[in-house]
Amino acid sequence: MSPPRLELRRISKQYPAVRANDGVNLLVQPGQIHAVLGENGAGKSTLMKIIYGAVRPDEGEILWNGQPVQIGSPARARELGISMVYQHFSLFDTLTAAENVWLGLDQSLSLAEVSARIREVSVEYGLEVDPLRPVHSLSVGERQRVEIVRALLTRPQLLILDEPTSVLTPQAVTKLFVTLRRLAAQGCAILYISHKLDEIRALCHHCTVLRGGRVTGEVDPTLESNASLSRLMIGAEPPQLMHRSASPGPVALQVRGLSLARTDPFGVDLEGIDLALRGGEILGIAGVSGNGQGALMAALSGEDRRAAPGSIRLFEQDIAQASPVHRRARGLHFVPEERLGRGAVPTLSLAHNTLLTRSELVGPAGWLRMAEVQRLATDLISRFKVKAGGPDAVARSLSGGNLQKFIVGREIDARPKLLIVSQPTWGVDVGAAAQIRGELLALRDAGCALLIVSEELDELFEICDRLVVMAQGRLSPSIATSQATVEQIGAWMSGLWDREARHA
Ligand SMILES: Nc1ncnc2c1ncn2[C@@H]1O[C@H](COP(=O)(O)OP(=O)(O)OP(=O)(O)O)[C@@H](O)[C@H]1O
Repeated sequence: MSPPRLELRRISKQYPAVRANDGVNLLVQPGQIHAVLGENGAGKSTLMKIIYGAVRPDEGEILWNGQPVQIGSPARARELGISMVYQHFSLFDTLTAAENVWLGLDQSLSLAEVSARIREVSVEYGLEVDPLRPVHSLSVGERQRVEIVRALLTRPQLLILDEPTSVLTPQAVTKLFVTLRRLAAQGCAILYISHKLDEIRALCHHCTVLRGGRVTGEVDPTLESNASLSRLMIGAEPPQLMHRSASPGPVALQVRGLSLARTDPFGVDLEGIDLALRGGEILGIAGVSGNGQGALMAALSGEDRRAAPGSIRLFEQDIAQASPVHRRARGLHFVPEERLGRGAVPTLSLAHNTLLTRSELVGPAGWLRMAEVQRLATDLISRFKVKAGGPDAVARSLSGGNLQKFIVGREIDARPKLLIVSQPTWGVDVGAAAQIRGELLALRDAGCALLIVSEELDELFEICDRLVVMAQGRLSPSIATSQATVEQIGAWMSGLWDREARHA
């Protein structure tokens, strides 16, 4: 019998505030799709980084195809045939997709050869990527495809995917699964991290559960239910959402005839966007990312201030060209989809990160009320169950899901009158996702207007009162969630609502 592709023996890693991995054993067979499941901060990413040579374990042994190895760097991992798609993107914004891939390939091929290989792999696996596009012009979903193509180009024997579907649409996920099953059938082993229990049950052959850095269970996920996986992972089933019907108040946000030319050649023009959102209701924007959602968010948040006067009104006041600070002062809070970089400054402490959007903590003459800042950060950590060393922990030391909980929590806690959130539960575990959705509903019930952009239709159906679809820079009419079907919203995603409206 051939040896396991990968064997970990008693791997441990201590960080100053936490033992991220504690005596972890793991066996991955060739051709196996192996899930690693665990709540936010359980130690999954740390373990994957150890396998990929990006983090050194303090203790333990790694066997690769039966042989003990030291994986001192990602370059060494790639030499062995290990590829990894990170949870946080590791692409350079100013370079093209091809240049980024080329940089990760140890430069044995020319850039033109790399572009050609990208096209081949994109076609082979149905992952559309234009090698010449600069990364800054790509949506997060498109960036993820670049990362996956980059990993596949090396023809790996072990592919590590850290939450690869968090920003993919259901159709894209289906395509990715076809790709992964084909790779596995060719003998490639796959380590698959996801918080989406349905996916793990549908895709994976085996599942190792981590809790507090230790292995707490190994199961065949096809024999489990979402509830049993959830119990293994967090010791409980996620709480059910209490959903009362909305009682909409006055109009909070009114967008009329908003048209904006794209700012980069690969973007999308916004064309005549109309929408009205009232206090006490949640409006969801569904759609494949890259269809103008980013441009609309930039216009609403004030990052892009080219909107024609009068085209965006907040409580009847024209804010089309107002600064983000001015909008915030009027009650508009915003959670961007990129949590590192835009949502938080990675090198600053959580306490300092609260200051980014909580200017009430800055006193006259710019003095910081540091005691209050610390207290607020501490409160957010406990209210949103953020696993972190404390208010002084730097943002980048948090696990992905924990940082997301902190950023969303910071904006929910600001008592906004209008909250705009992109991908609210990106990367958070089922327990935390239920909590965040519950908090968003509670805000709505307190009269806040919420606009939620998400590629996860299930999530939109769960929390929104009305839905609109964005496609090719245009927005569909809104439909009450109770009257919408997944099929109809899916069809609208390709811009087909006009035809239906004409027939109506
Ligand atoms: N560079 C670091 N410095 C300090 N602590 C760290 C560092 N990297 C990770 N940690 C801590 O180690 C623990 C495990 O983090 P890890 O990212 O492995 O969790 P995870 O299971 O991948 O979580 P998530 O589902 O949120 O991505 C967390 O408590 C985290 O704060």
